[in-house]
Amino acid sequence: MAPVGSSSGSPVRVLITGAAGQIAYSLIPLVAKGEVFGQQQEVILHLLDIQPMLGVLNGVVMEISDCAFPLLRDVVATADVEAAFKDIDYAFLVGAMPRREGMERKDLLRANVGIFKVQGGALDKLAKKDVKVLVVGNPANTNALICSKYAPSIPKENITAMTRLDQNRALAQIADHVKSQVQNVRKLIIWGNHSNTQFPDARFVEVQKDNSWSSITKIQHDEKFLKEQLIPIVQKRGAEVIAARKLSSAMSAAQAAADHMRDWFHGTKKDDWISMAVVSKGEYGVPQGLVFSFPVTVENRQWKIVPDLPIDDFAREKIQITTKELEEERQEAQAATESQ
Ligand SMILES: NC(=O)C1=CN([C@@H]2O[C@H](COP(=O)(O)OP(=O)(O)OC[C@H]3O[C@@H](n4cnc5c(N)ncnc54)[C@H](O)[C@@H]3O)[C@@H](O)[C@H]2O)C=CC1
Ligand SMILES: O=C([O-])CC(=O)C(=O)O
Repeated sequence: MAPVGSSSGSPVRVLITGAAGQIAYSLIPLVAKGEVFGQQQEVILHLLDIQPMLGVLNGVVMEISDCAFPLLRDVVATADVEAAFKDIDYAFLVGAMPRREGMERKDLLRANVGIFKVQGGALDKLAKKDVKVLVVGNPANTNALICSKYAPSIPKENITAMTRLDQNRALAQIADHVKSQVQNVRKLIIWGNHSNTQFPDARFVEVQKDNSWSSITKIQHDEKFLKEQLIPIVQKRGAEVIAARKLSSAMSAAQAAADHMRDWFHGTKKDDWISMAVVSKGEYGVPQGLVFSFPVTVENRQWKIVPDLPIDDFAREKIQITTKELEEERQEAQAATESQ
């Protein structure tokens, strides 16, 4: 495999499922180049796809070798779930059917939830007990909930789902609107489901100008943009990309997956937060056990939900809508997995 680079400590084993697919094609180099676990951390990639895709996966493995990534210690490319999940430290669960034009993400539930039942069982049996998992495959929140249900020996806090793409989309839209750059915008929240009921909440957003941060409400008096335009743009962005590409987002999804795991590994920036879909313990009135996107800070690889943010009537209504959808998905997913 690729040459061994100079690094400290032992390599981490990182599983990427759906490894022959389009998101993985953009994600693998980010992980292998040190963009997620840092420039000092060697990695061993575990790449899982299904048997009929092994030929394609073999081509991906050839390209990985040809990239000569210095931090890449080894590659395990397989269709065998046991080999893929053995002793892993981190998992990107990407492998699942993507939606096509005209579908909602929850339409994938029946097709995909069985994958996450099996992979939850594999995590339980084979992964390190402190494995950290990011579910990307849609419907991501509910797939993560099912995965966790079938992995009872893995802490529920360690199984998360991705709403970072929605966060990145919203930050980019706001930066564009205020004629700045994304690094000058912070504290956007995605509440709820990675679906068109999510609530991109810009009430606490701060914008940096001349080295000082101030509330967006001081800079941007256009409440119409924040309340009426930004929310549907972000809610529908995935569908818009599908309509244009005839394929769902991949480059941006891979970047968001890398951002999520990097911040979980290295921690969040001072005076900022990120959105991660994590298990609810009843915070902000969200029913226990739902995998719900909240604002979180991360320290020592533990996330913590930002407490005590004021919830006004507008926000409460939006949070209730996305909560209701997640409760319905939970019911449907539980019925589907029990009958499988
Ligand atoms: N949470 C998020 O923000 C986003 C989620 N997604 C979702 O990510 C998933 C993957 O998307 P793409 O990479 O574009 O799809 P893709 O179709 O290009 O690749 C999926 C890969 O998963 C493989 N796969 C299917 N069943 C598997 C299993 N049981 N084990 C391992 N691999 C398996 C397929 O063979 C295929 O190679 C989709 O469900 C998509 O909707 C996509 C974009 C953003
Ligand atoms: O929209 C889709 O189906 C893919 C996805 O999750 C996104 O782009 O956010």
